[in-house]
Amino acid sequence: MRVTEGELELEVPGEQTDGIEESVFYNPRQELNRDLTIATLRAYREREDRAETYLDAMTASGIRGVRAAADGWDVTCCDVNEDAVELARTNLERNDCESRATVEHRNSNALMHEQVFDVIDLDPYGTPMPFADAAFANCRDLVCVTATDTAPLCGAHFNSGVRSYSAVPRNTDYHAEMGVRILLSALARSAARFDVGVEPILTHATSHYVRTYLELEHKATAADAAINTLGHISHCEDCLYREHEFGLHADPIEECPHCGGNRMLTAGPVWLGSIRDAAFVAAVRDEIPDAFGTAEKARDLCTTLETELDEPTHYDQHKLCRNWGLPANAMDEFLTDLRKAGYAASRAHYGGTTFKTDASVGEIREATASALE
Ligand SMILES: C[S@@+](CC[C@H](N)C(=O)[O-])C[C@H]1O[C@@H](n2cnc3c(N)ncnc32)[C@H](O)[C@@H]1O
Ligand SMILES: [Zn+2]
Repeated sequence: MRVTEGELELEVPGEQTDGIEESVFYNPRQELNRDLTIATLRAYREREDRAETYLDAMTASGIRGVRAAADGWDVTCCDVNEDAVELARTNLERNDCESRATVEHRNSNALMHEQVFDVIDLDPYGTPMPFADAAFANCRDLVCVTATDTAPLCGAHFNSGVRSYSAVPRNTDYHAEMGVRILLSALARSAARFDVGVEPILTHATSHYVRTYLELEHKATAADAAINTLGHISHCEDCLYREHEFGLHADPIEECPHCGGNRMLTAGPVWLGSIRDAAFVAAVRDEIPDAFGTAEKARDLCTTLETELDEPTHYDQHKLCRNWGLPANAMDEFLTDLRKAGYAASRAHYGGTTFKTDASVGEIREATASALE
C-alpha cells in the first residue's frame, strides 16, 4: 500500500495479507517516532553542522532513510532482509533520493564496525542492546535508539530485563520511566567500554516503545561522568514512597521510611540524570512543520518534555489518590497546591495524570490533601 509521510510517498507493506504477515516490517503507529527523528536530525544539524552521514541501520521499508535523504543527509540504509532492501531501493528511487543514499544488504553490526557514521539510528525488533557496542565503538556524534521491549525494560518480564540490560528493573507504578532509565543505564555502560560518554539530548516513552537520542563525547572522562550518573531507586510498594542514590553499589532499604512497611524494591543501576536537554528539545519543536502527520502531538510532547523536572521518578496523581482513598482533583490545581507549599512540580510526559515533584509522598499528601478531602 502507499502511504504519505513527511510529504513523501512510499510503498509499504500492509499489516497483513490474507492472514500471512508481510515479510517487510512497517508500523504506522511509529509515525510520531519518525516525525520526531526528522525534526531532531534538523535541530542537530543546526547545532553540529559537520554532521552529514546517517545510517538507518535497520531500514525495513527504508522509510526513515528516505525521509533523511530527502532532507539532505548522506544516507546508508541497511537491512539483513532481502525484501526490505529491495523495497528501500524502490522507495529511494520513487522519491528521487537514490543519488544521496546507499543501500546495504547485510548485518548492520558488521557494517558499523567497518564504516564510521556521524549519526546511527538503531530500530530493531525488541532490545537494541545487541547493536549497542558496534554503534558506540564507531559512531561519531549521535546514536538514536528505539527499544520496543517495554515489558523487560520495566521489570514486568524480570529475567528478560536482567539478561538484556545487565541491571535489575522493578515493576512499579512509573513503569515507563523505569524502562527509560534502565535503557539509558545500559547504553551508558556500553558506550563507556569504548571511552565514550553519552548525553541524552531527547528521550521519550510513547505507547509501546522508548526512544532516545544520545550525543557522544569520545573522552574517558566523559564516560566516567556518564557512569557517575548511574545509581539505584528504592521504592515502597505500599505507600509509593521512593528515593534514589547515586553509585554502582546498591544499598537496599529494608523498611519504608514513610509507612514502616517492608515491601521495598530496589532497582538499578538506572540512569538518574536528565533525559533531555531542554534547549535542544525546544529547537526540535521548532523544526516540526505543520505538514508532519503527527505535528500537534509531537509539539505537545516536546513542550511537556521541556518543562518536565529532572526527578528520576514520576507519580500518577490518580494512583496516589486511589492509594489515599481520596478523589483526584484537576491536575493544574493539584500542581498549584504543591508549588504554593514551596515544592517544584511539573507535568510529566508519561501520561495525562503523571507529574514530577521534589516533594516526598508524605509531603505531597500534606500539600494537596485538604483540597481533595
Ligand atoms: C522494527 S524494523 C525497522 C523499522 C524501520 N526502521 C521503520 O522505521 O519502519 C527492524 C528491521 O531490522 C532488521 N534487522 C534485524 N536484525 C538486523 C541486523 N543484524 N542487521 C540489519 N538489519 C537487521 C529486520 O529485518 C527489520 O527489517
Ligand atoms: Zn511505604
